[in-house]
Amino acid sequence: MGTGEGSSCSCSCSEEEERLLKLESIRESLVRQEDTIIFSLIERAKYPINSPLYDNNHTHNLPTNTNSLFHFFLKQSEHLQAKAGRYTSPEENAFFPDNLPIPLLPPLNCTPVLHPPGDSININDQVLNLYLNTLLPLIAAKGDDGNYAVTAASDVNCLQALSRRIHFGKFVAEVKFRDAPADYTPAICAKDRESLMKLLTFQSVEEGIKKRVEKKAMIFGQDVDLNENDIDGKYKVNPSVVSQLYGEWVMPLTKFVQVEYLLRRLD
Ligand SMILES: O=C(O)C(=O)C[C@]1(C(=O)O)C=C[C@@H](O)C=C1
Repeated sequence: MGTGEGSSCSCSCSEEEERLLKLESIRESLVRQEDTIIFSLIERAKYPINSPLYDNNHTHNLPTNTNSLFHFFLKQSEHLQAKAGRYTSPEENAFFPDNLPIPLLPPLNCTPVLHPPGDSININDQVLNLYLNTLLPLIAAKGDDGNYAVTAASDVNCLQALSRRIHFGKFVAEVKFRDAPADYTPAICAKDRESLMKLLTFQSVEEGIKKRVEKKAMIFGQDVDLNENDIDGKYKVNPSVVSQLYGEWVMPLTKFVQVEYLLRRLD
């Protein structure tokens, strides 16, 4: 399992395993993923909403059974990335997991870290719905500049970064379970979601994350002017929206994934 963002969490190759199956390492990866999420939101905010891209009653010349140009773009992107092996990693969850092509490359020969019944959890329907209907109107200005391809490409980056982060809950849950199986087992056996949620929640960690992502959004999203010492207080993405994103959606969904994973942990 990897701690850095570029490294694969799909498997832990030999002696790395012990070190990497640590809550601290997982949290470091979550911190690094904040950068990717915030930069991807900043990129998306360059374009207006461009609502025809998401219009299911489009007039675009799309294949039949395709909802919107964005739907088509995302599905085709996943198709291509599946061929390059993206979804062989349990860190990656497709938005359209059915009928993906088989990878062109052979799989890596590593020991899987996740417990198989939990590995298949996929809540990307919720992630997509949240992104399109709630987050996008908060980060993109109203309007239509016709730049649908670049807009869709930056949407895909945002969605993949958010999906990866939220589904990382599987790894967090696995590590927490391995660290304290006796704490989690009774609640798992009783299918007691509320107790599991209490066990895995660290309120002070969550408060720190909300503050940090807000600060990162301020630092990453300001204009850098060589002649000015003061920043003008304008940010490319509203820092409080980023904090809200984490507090209301990213962390709750990550915890939802953790609970779902733990409920399958003894299957
Ligand atoms: O760091 C943890 O312990 C996690 O479970 C991750 C996470 C998060 O999503 O960032 C979720 C729940 C905790 O309350 C704190 C943080």
